[in-house]
Amino acid sequence: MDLFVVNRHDEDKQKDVEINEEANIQRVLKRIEKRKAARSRQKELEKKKQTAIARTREERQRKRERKAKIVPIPTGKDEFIDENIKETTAEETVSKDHESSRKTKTKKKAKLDSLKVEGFTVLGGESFDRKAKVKRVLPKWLSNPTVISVNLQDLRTKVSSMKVLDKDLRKKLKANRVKYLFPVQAEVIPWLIQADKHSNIILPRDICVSAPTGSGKTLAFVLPVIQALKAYHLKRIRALVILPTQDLALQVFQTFKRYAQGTHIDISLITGKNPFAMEQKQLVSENEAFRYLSKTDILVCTAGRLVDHLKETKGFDLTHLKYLIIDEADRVLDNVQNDWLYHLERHMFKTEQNMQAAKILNFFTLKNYRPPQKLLFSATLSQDPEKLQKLSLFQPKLFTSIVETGTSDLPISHGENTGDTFIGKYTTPKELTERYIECSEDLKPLVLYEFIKQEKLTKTMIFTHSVESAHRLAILLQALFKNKLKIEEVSSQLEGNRRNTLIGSFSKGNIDVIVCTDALARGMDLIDVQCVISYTAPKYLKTYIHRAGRTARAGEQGLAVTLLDKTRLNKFMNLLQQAGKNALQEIKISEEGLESLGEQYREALGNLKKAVSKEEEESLRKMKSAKGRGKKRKFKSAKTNRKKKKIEKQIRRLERNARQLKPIEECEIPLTLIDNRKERERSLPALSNEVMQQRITLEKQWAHYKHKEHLADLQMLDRIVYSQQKALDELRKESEELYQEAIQIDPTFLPLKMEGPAETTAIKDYDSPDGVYDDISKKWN
Ligand SMILES: Nc1ncnc2c1ncn2[C@@H]1O[C@H](COP(=O)(O)OP(=O)(O)OP(=O)(O)O)[C@@H](O)[C@H]1O
Repeated sequence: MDLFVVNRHDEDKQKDVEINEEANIQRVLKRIEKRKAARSRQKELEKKKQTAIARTREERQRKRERKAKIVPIPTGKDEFIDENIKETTAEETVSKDHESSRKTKTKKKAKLDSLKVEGFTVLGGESFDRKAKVKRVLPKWLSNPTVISVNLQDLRTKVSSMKVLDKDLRKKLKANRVKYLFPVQAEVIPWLIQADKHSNIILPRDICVSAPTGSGKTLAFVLPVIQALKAYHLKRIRALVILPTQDLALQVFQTFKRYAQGTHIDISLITGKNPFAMEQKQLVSENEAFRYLSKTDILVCTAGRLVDHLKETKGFDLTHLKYLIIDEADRVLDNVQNDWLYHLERHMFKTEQNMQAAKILNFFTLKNYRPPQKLLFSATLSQDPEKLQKLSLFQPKLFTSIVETGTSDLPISHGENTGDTFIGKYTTPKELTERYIECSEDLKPLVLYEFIKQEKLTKTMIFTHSVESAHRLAILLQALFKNKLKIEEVSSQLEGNRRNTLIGSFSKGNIDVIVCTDALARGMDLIDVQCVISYTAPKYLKTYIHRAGRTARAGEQGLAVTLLDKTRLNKFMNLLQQAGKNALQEIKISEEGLESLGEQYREALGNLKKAVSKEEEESLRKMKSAKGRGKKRKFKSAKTNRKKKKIEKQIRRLERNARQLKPIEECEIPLTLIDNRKERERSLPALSNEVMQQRITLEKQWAHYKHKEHLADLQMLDRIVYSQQKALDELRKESEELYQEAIQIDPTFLPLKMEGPAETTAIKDYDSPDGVYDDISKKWN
């Protein structure tokens, strides 16, 4: 059956793919031809139209002139209607309809009002009254934030004048070529340092920071955390930073490392990139006196891996946490996977009492337990109070930037807000230029190629919706550009190291274009990205903001371009309106340029086809070999199972037999007490210790009296014991062989317990008076 499936896949699918690819090429080429023809047809049509319009105008003019000569005789209303008036516009008709429907509604309302009895409402009656709109009221802290400027061109806060920051940090900032603080840093850093200073008297408020991409949010929490932790010398995890992806966690870890260099502060990274045991060793050490000791002060992690350590790592202690930082907070909060928040809270608070204390803060609860200060950062922070409430924020404070387009619907307010709008919703950097290109789906690759060529773009990121499409687009562009540009694909399919190498090369400028998915859209700080192209239009505003945010970072200029087909245009513009953006300007790509690319495109498609079919063959081959292995394994395991069952059956039989050999202990009647020989034989299996004792007595009696009867009894007894012992030995041997066979198949197979006559020592030690029993005793030896 499997083979059948594989064969069918081989032939049919291959044919289908070939036909499809060929059909695609033909379709695109035909489309180009069609467009050419359509354009010339359109030109002709327009000419005709122009002449027709001119003719009608002349006609009308003539009519008017004729009418002016004739004096009309008023016979009825209609005759007064002028030719022009007759052509009632559609608008007028609509307004008339509207008017009449309004009148009917008023009539109906009057009728209903007449039916109304004072103090009663007619149930089921139609009411035309407008329902009062429910007014959305945001909590005061969300509607009245501290506003942060988005202007990175006119920086006013000099690092040297920021005296709240300690000297060492100011020095490090200068060493990293940071002379002025960005607005978000200038607002948040002093606030956090101040809050820490008074934290013994007043519990610091939690903060939420919403500022554009590339505005320097990372340093806004890295610097105050390092400064605060310098005061602690006992090693405990005091700051926990949670990020949504491994790449981002690594980036934040590196920033912490850079600014904590030369201090006693240790920072660890746990994201699942390294083996679990290795991460455990980084976190905790075991010690006889203190049992578990923390090895880190700041822990940077992803939510999923954090939960793993909360569950598995002994001595992993978060009860001394001073800061809980959630970067890209909206994304991390959306991640309900692993229920990370529940596990984290249970771990942080240790007891239910503490958990309650963290929620109801008062003088008494604070004496025992101090919850960590929570710092939330994002460029697209949730404005949903319910979502934020999940974190049980303590008297939260919002820092946010505002839309400064001037044409935005959103209010720009520095003072009291009316309370129904979140004023800082989704802002983008001022330096970002946004454009769109309209083109049909099948011409997209050519338009993209032409655009990159036309603008001479380098350091460009192209976003697609899936790993597969990123892969194909990268191959196609490589084929189109040949060696003129270095184009690479970066996706989650690549191994961690290869991904990092490619990202590094791109940052250094060794790669011109990377084609990627939204995995790289958030938070990645790639230096000097010139242009971001959304090859597939983003579905959500947040996705667009983060994609576009890979360029125009840290005050640099940047361009974000979205390729749209006609059907998506309106939807996309509506999305942008949510962020208070006006309709974007269009970049026109001349189609004449595209027409000359027909041959080149055909060739590139051919290359793509070859590359894809080669990959498919490769994966099919791998699949086949894996299947073959699977089959063999399956076959082997079926065979093994059968054998195992057979062995088990045999073992059960052996066990049954062994049980029938009744242990000697079970014998109830001493053999010698049974006079009748036949009777004694019937009781053959019934042997016991008592029998053995009896045997010893018999033996002594025989030795003493030399009575024949005693010897006969003794012989009989020994024969029984011997036969039983022999049978049991055989069973044991057989079962041992079976056992050896069984553990070859299943190593977990338990050894059998073959129990039989236990007490054979007396007989073994028995020295037969006349050598009659020598054979027997030899057997037992
Ligand atoms: N004061 C500053 N002066 C110059 N460069 C700065 C300053 N602060 C930060 N930067 C640089 O700006 C870049 C963007 O900073 P960062 O990654 O912190 O932005 P972000 O706001 O977190 O962006 P995103 O929302 O995309 O994650 C980084 O390369 C950083 O080194």
